[in-house]
Amino acid sequence: MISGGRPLHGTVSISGAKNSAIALIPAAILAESEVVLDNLPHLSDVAVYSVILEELGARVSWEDSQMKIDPSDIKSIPMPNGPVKKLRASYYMMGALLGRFNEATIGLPGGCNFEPRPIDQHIKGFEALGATVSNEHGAIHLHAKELRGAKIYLDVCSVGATINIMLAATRAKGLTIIENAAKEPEIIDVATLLNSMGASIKGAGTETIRIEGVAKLKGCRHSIIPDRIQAGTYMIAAAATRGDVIIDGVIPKHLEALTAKLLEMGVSVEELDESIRVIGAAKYEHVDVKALVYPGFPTDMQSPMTSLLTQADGVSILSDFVYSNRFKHVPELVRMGAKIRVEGRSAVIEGGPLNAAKVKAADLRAGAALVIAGLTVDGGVTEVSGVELIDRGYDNLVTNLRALGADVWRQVE
Ligand SMILES: CC(=O)N[C@H]1[C@@H](OP(=O)(O)OP(=O)(O)OC[C@H]2O[C@@H](n3ccc(=O)[nH]c3=O)[C@H](O)[C@@H]2O)O[C@H](CO)[C@@H](O)[C@@H]1O
Ligand SMILES: C=C(OP(=O)(O)O)C(=O)O
Repeated sequence: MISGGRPLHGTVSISGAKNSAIALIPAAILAESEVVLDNLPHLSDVAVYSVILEELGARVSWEDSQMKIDPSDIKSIPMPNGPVKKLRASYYMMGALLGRFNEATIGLPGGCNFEPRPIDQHIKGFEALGATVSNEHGAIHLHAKELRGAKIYLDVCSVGATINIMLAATRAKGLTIIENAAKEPEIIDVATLLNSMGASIKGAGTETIRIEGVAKLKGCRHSIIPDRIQAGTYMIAAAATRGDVIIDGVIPKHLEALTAKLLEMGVSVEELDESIRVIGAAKYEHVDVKALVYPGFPTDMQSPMTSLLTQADGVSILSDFVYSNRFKHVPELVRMGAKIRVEGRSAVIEGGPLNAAKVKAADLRAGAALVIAGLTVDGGVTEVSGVELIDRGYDNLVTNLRALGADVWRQVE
């Protein structure tokens, strides 16, 4: 529930990144001793992942923002159903179990299904490494006598496929080269963890990643990078409410595409070493935004950005070149009085005030977009349902917004 119309003021600290955490946790099962992850975010996806690992026989303890994973007794048991169906990133169990046991059976992933999200490039990579892959009643079964390094060209620049192939290849025999690899910061984070475990991975963060297989991996300690999508969401919320917020504990370089768009709109953005200050203005210029792979504007910030662009003068065009149909937030924003129409892979947004309404989050970032929209509304209470989807990716969203002065609460805790 949101009683909006109050500018956000103060400082918010950003937790570790969801899209790193849910790749680093499965990566830990490749080790033969304890892996300690620091700066872990409190998210439902992370909680689900700890259950998956426990079901496989790992010892997992999670206190505050630290998770300890001892995978010494882990086994590759088939997981066709259950928790793997609850999140998208359960596909990393395929690469991790294949890398450790040459075998895995994992149900097709869940997560935010704003449109069909194929995993053909993951499968292509596993097959190139020597695995046979079959789909048995909705679960993917992978098996290899031995994994061997290979050269793999990704037809689409996929974050998940890049990381999954890295996971499977770290213990394969010989050299694996991934061409047209995705370059997101979370990929570098996973490579950093794997290298600390004893892997030999070079080029993460560029379009060519080289992985020289090693026989064994050991435990280590690793601190997760800050969540650039949570950070960006608070930047957008600060601008949308015309507030003044310091977003602390971030890597400003990871947010450059958003910062550039905010500056173009007339928002004041100051980059410091590990924080960003966003100061809103009374009027904003319309801008065009294209969501692209990193270092382009992130698709995961596209929905929150739609809400901000309803506050700009004139017509903005926001196109998503990663997911052509990621617009489930649009009909809900229209319910709040927004003038938006979807044309192909673009939303055409005409600025204007929003009204309070009852709306439903269809996915994680659509939920964040609706919360931001509600924060801009002066008068009435906006009710957002489906908030459990927001818990997938925002650590303490309500508490943080309240600390920034927002009048936001959860009806059922
Ligand atoms: C857990 C996680 O990290 N999720 C992120 C990851 O999702 P995810 O890893 O699933 O997204 P990808 O980078 O793989 O998808 C990018 C594009 O490639 C297509 N594709 C992908 C794989 C494949 O085998 N075949 C194929 O056609 C997808 O449909 C999409 O159009 O990156 C997305 C794009 O930045 C983000 O929105 C998600 O938050
Ligand atoms: C789409 C997202 O997540 P996932 O890939 O985990 O569904 C997201 O974080 O916006």
